[in-house]
Amino acid sequence: MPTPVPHNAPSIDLEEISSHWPPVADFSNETPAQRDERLAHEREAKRINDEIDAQIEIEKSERRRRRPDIRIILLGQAESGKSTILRNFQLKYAPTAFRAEAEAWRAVIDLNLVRSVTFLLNLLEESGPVTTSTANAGSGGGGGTERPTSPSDTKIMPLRLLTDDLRRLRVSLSPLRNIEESLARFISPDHYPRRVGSLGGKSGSGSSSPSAPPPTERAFEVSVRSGSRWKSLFKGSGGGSGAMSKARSQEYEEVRNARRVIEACREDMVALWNHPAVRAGLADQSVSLEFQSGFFLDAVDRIAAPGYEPSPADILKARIQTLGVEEHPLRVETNQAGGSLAWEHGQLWSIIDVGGSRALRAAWLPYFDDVNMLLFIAPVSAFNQTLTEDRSVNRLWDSFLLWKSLCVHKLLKKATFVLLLNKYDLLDAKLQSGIEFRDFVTSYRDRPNKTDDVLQYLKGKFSAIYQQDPQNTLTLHVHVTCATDSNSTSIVLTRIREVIFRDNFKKANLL
Ligand SMILES: Nc1nc2c(ncn2[C@@H]2O[C@H](COP(=O)(O)OP(=O)(O)OP(=O)(O)O)[C@@H](O)[C@H]2O)c(=O)[nH]1
Ligand SMILES: [Mg+2]
Repeated sequence: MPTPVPHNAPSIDLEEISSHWPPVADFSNETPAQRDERLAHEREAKRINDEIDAQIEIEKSERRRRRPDIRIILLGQAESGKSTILRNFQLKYAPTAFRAEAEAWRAVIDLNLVRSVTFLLNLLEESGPVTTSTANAGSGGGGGTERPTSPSDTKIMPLRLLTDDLRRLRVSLSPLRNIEESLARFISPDHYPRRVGSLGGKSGSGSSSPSAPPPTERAFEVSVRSGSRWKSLFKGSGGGSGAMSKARSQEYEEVRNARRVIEACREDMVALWNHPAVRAGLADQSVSLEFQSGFFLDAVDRIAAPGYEPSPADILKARIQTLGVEEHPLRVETNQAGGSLAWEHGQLWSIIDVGGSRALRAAWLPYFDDVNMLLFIAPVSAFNQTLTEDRSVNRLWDSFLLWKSLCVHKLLKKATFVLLLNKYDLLDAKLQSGIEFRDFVTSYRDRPNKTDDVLQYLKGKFSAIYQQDPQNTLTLHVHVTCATDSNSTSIVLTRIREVIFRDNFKKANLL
């Protein structure tokens, strides 16, 4: 049973949602100087807007040239599950392409695992509180955090008494700190430039102090940029160095070394995770790694075994943050198990995946106007969490505001809206562990603290917002999902595919 998460996110009142958007401006008390300044800002904003419009036009005509049959955009806040839903689409409709990427995903899973272990190693430090991140702990993954104690990080109190076996584990697992760096640099070279004196192919040799915490300037989240080549780097990399630059093949070699170190540390990682003092230390500080993205410690024995191949379920659980906007072409494969319909064989879909944190949302706009379907992913388990980018904002509240802004967006009026109430498994685990939904959503009042009731309530609130705009004449489709479960998600994707089919034929006046 997962440990309860502390009650720290600000509470919200969903009855108020209508009055918060759009904001009403009041200029009545403005001085002439303030007015001039505002108008100058508005002129500058208009200039930027015009530039963006011109750029949108260029991108639009470029996209028209290579137009896919169906365009689907995945939207939602960071860590809501957009990329995981994308991977479900790939697994179901283009399984061969999905399987071909397994080796690349192993590096991400290794990184997620190693980050959890280095987080635990911080509990074994003897020099006082360690600044780290709870989101870091499970994931390298943090659109949200469970227990913010300061704007950007969390202090973890090391254990007070270290037994000899824990001291030994601290030493034996210390090479993993370097491994973490190699893997992060390989997956995201833009974010983790090679540092002077770094491993240079000798991963695990412990060239830096064994107990040194990871450099503080590093972001805890590993990210991939749009157009990033990280997956393709694994293709053909085993065969020879011809296709790869010398620097990249050296990094590839580091990843292989990293794998060897992980395999060598397997038993000690199991021992650390199962150590009663470590579990007690986490529980004392109400840290629930099980709720974190990219949590693989419970499967460490399997994942660190020699010859490990990631399963589809592992790939769906892996966490890597998306930066910017990525367009993923998906050629629907024929004759697969579960069979595609004849009409869609060989169809080209374009699935647009975006980075969801607030600073990245402005980049979504150019992709709005010719999408057939908008899939909005709302993580329903986030009711007691805050945004990483603004710790004063409840994540569920942010989801509602975002949804509201999309429901009234004029460029999206022709798109079919599908709402996925995602992460219901985590919602269920939180409610079962005794966390009260009403403590965070005051408008929920005295309804039962049961998963089905909460989902029904949220569905009603989201649907009401969609229906508030009279221009939203198309049906809103709502599904409850657990995107890490490919079987249940597959059923939802079949329904979504039927909607695409119907809407497409309707538009072509065939139905
Ligand atoms: N338990 C659980 N985990 C989920 C579910 N959906 C997604 N996740 C996990 O949540 C983490 C974040 O998911 P992503 O798909 O990376 O989130 P995202 O919306 O793409 O985030 P950004 O790229 O930062 O915008 C991953 O580790 C997923 O495996 C779910 O329904 N249940
Ligand atoms: Mg993503």
